[in-house]
Amino acid sequence: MDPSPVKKLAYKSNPNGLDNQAPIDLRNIQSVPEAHTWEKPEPHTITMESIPVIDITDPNAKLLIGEACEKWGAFQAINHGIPSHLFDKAEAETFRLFNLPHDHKLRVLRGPDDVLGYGIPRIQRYFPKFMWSEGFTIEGSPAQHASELWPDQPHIQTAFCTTMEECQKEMKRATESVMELIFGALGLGPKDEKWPKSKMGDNKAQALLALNSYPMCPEPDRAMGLGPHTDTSFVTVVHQSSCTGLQLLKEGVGWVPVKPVRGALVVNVGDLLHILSNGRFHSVFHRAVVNNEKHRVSIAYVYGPPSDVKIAPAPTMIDQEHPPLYSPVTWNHYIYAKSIHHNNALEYVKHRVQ
Ligand SMILES: C=C1C[C@]23C[C@H]1CC[C@H]2[C@@]12CCC[C@@](C)(C(=O)O1)[C@H]2[C@@H]3C(=O)O
Ligand SMILES: O=C(O)CCC(=O)C(=O)O
Ligand SMILES: [Fe+2]
Repeated sequence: MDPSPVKKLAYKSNPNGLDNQAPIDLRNIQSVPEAHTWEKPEPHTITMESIPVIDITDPNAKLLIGEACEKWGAFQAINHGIPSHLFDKAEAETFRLFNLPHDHKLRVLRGPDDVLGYGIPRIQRYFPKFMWSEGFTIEGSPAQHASELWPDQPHIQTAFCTTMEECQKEMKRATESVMELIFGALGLGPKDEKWPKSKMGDNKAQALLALNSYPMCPEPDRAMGLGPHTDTSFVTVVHQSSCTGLQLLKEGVGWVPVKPVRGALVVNVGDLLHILSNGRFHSVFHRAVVNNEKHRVSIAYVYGPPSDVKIAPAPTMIDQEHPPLYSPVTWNHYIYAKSIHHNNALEYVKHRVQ
């Protein structure tokens, strides 16, 4: 098999020395260490507002999704067809992994330029303080890593791999249905020559399964699970389980918690979809906060184009009043730009009239 294009995604390494460091063992810590202390993160906002919950089989789904992506940059998808027992299983396997002794997890630590395996969040490099989280990234079969994590337990290796592969297969199917509705909302149809999917081919989208773990924190107000960021993908589809923690930044409102809805998948608009929609869909700032009651995990499916396909504002989004806001950019190049320009990366790919 070809080496994965995802593994080749470009990063500029180590500008502040905070990436490529092994997570510390966050369990059984009595107080938040200095390097993990965030200065009073703003509290979430008490509001009745919340991102819409959309039945993706509803005849109006395309319309509702378009509105949600404009207004919020996120929504919760229900009726996506993934049985909840699969997420129960995937969550149990995720806990099994993160509950391993710390030194076992370090056996599958990501290298400085690796995307797959165990480590601190990729976006750690944008922040001055460490986050209260650890992650494990999968693409396809995690068999190699599973054999290092559970060397003498083939049954566990099999259970872990089967579940994670099944989870990717189902997430791919559900995400592609959602993407079809999103493309529809942008006026892009299957017959449209310029639809990126036609360039992407049928199965060439790139996707990763990212398992996120936020251990219980003795002083949750002084720590941050995942700092405020936008995703670089088209969409990131998150299963956040019954434990809250995910919050979205709503302009003029503040940090709004995403209520857990059993079985729902949170769909976050990423930067590349913002570019494709010529700025119409909002790539939403979000973060994950921690708590002192429960170890929280989430399962995110990061979905985007092949790393070398140029993404540009869709022709359907451009007219006299709406000139193209961005120049064509590949996922790979965009990630590289983001590792240098951080949250100004979109500004950096702005279209400039020659
Ligand atoms: C292809 C991608 C997309 C990445 C970076 C790279 C590999 C892992 C992805 C995530 C997964 C976890 C959250 C995130 C914010 C992170 O830190 O790593 C994501 C990030 C992004 O959406 O930019
Ligand atoms: O844990 C969460 O709910 C958020 C995860 C997230 O933002 C991501 O994986 O990009
Ligand atoms: Fe995210």
